[in-house]
Amino acid sequence: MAGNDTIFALSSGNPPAGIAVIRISGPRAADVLELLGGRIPRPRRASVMRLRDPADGSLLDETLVLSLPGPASATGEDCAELHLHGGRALVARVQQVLSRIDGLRRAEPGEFTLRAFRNGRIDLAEAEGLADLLSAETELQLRNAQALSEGVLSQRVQAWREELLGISARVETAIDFADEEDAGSLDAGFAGDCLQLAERLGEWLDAPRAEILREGYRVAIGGPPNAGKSSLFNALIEEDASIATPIAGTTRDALHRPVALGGVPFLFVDTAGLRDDTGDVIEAIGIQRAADELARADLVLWLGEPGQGPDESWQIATKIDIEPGERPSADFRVSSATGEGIDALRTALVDQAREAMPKPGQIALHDRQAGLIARSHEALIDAGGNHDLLLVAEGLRRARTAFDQLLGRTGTEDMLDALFGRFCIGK
Ligand SMILES: Nc1nc2c(ncn2[C@@H]2O[C@H](COP(=O)(O)OP(=O)(O)OP(=O)(O)O)[C@@H](O)[C@H]2O)c(=O)[nH]1
Ligand SMILES: [K+]
Ligand SMILES: [Mg+2]
Repeated sequence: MAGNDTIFALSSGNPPAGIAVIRISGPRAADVLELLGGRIPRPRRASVMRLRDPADGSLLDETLVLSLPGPASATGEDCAELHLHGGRALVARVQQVLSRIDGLRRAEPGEFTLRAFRNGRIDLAEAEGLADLLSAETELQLRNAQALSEGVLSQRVQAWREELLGISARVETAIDFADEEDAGSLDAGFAGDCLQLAERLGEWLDAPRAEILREGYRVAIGGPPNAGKSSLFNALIEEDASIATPIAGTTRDALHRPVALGGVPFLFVDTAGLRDDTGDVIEAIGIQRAADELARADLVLWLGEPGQGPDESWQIATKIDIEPGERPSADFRVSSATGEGIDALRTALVDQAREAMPKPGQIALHDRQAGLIARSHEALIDAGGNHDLLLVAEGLRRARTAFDQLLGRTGTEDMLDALFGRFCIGK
């Protein structure tokens, strides 16, 4: 991703659509408007312009355009937007014309946001929230993503960082006053201030992680062949996704379906029936996968003999329409054929999953963010418990480095590709 090119991309959804927005960012953004429209419109005002192909003067579109000079733009660079009519041929043609202009090229996925980050328009924690925002499909995901992308965490970290600088200054002063006879000492309240700050960091580590929000609460369905696992899977997700037949060993591979229930993200997993005596190589692999899935799930719905499922699984009696007396001690009694009991099971699943999700007011941190807060937390506790001034200063420095990494001010190059690769083209 070369930094000085002017980049462009279709930032709205795939055509055909009512409008197609092409965003342009970089030093030639204003030139593009002049080349195509004959003038640079007033900044930040919607103007209508006739855009022409500079090669032959032919009309491209009569359209709304915006000139958004940097640094007060989304990327921090000069930007422009073309709000074209959203037809496929038109959008393709305008992009072709743009790519022929010197210094212009198509943007990579996430490149606009990467530039915003590089130019200090957003920090790394906000960029992570923005990536979540674009992929949010449920209310819970949306709420968390908005909090992160609006900088709720970043502002908190900045405030902690300020406080930390104040604490560090006290150590530096003590070090300055130390001499050969006197090792120097810290003021009485010092340790308490370190521990108090650590405690406030610790509160943020209590919330569940953003990964469970992103991936969903994993519910795996397990049990012996023909127990009715795939039928239950289909009934729960209300889609005929998994093949269910009277032949034992129908399901081979594990099947995953993300679904939102009651505003909570779930990942349902159907698995191969567990049995010891299969002579089928493919089925044997499926059984291994099934065991892995059951071990990995947040919750297992167990359709086999009571007590033989994984710990903490829910015992389900299914096929109650034809086997009403089976498994009298089951937690739930359902029929995938008639739908009886399915709603009650679904409601219980939503209640259970909600417990694992962030509560209102809590913010789910990414593993990366939580790891760095944990590092600061630990360094502050170390500093608060130490009397050697140089070691205290070192602990506080570690805490500050972790804050800086959290905000992307330092030491984060290696994770940028992974993060910005999560964005779509045009963002
Ligand atoms: N009447 C009735 N039949 C059911 C019910 N659930 C499943 N079945 C039938 O039981 C048979 C096995 O169902 P599946 O859903 O394929 O069972 P499975 O556990 O996924 O089987 P494998 O993938 O082979 O391990 C099929 O013929 C289903 O139609 C139910 O609630 N009521
Ligand atoms: K089956
Ligand atoms: Mg099956």
